[in-house]
Amino acid sequence: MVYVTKIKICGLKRAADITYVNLLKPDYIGFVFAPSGRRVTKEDAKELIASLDKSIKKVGVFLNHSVEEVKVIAKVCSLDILQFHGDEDMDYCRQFQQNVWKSFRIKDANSFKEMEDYQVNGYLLDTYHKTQYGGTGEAFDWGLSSHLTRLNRDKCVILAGGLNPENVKEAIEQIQPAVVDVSSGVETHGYKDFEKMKKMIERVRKV
Ligand SMILES: O=C(O)c1ccccc1N[C@@H]1O[C@H](COP(=O)(O)O)[C@@H](O)[C@H]1O
Repeated sequence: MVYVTKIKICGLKRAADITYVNLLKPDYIGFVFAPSGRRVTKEDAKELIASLDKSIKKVGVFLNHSVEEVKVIAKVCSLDILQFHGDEDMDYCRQFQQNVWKSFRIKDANSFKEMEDYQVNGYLLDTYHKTQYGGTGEAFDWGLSSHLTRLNRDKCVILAGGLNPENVKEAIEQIQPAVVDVSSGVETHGYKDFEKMKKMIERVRKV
C-alpha cells in the first residue's frame, strides 16, 4: 500500500531548530503562540522565519486568541495555516484568509461528532486531556478511528498526539491521515532533537 503522508514538526523556538528543519525539510513546521513551554512571540517567530527554507509551510498554533490577535500574528509572520486548539467555533474559523486546521480532542467514539459542525481545510485529531489543550505527548486510542463516519474520513485529517519515530508507522497504517503532526516525540529535555526529527521523517516517508 502506498501512502503519501505529509509531516509537520511543531514547537520550534531556537535558531538551531530552523537549521535542522532546513536540512530535513518537513512539509510543515509549527510555531506555538498558545500558553506553553514552546510558546514564541510574534517577533521571535518572525526572526526565525527569516532564515526558514521557503519550501516549508508555516503553521501558527493558537488557543482561544482574539480574531484580531490572530490576524496580526498571521500577518507579521506570513503564516500559511492557522491551527486552532481551543473552543473556536465555525463563525470564528471563517474569519481568516489563511487555511484553517481545527483541532478535536479525542476521548471516545462521540468525540468525532463535533467535526461535522466545521468546514475547514484540516481536521486535527489530538488526545483529550483534562487540563491541557495540546502538546501532551500522549496518544489516543487509534482504534477509535473506526468511529470516523464516511463523511469525516473524506476530510483532510491531521493526526497528532504522542507520535514518535517508533509508533508513527503503525499510526499511519491504522488511520491513513493526510498529515502527521509531532512535537514532544522529537524532543530531548524540552528541545528539538535533530536525530529524532531525522528518524521521524525517514519513517513517515518510507511508509
Ligand atoms: O505544543 C504545545 O505546547 C501546544 C500547546 C497548546 C496547544 C497545542 C500545542 N501543540 C500541539 O499539540 C499537538 C500534539 O503534540 P505532541 O506531539 O503530543 O507533543 C500538536 O498538534 C501540536 O501542534
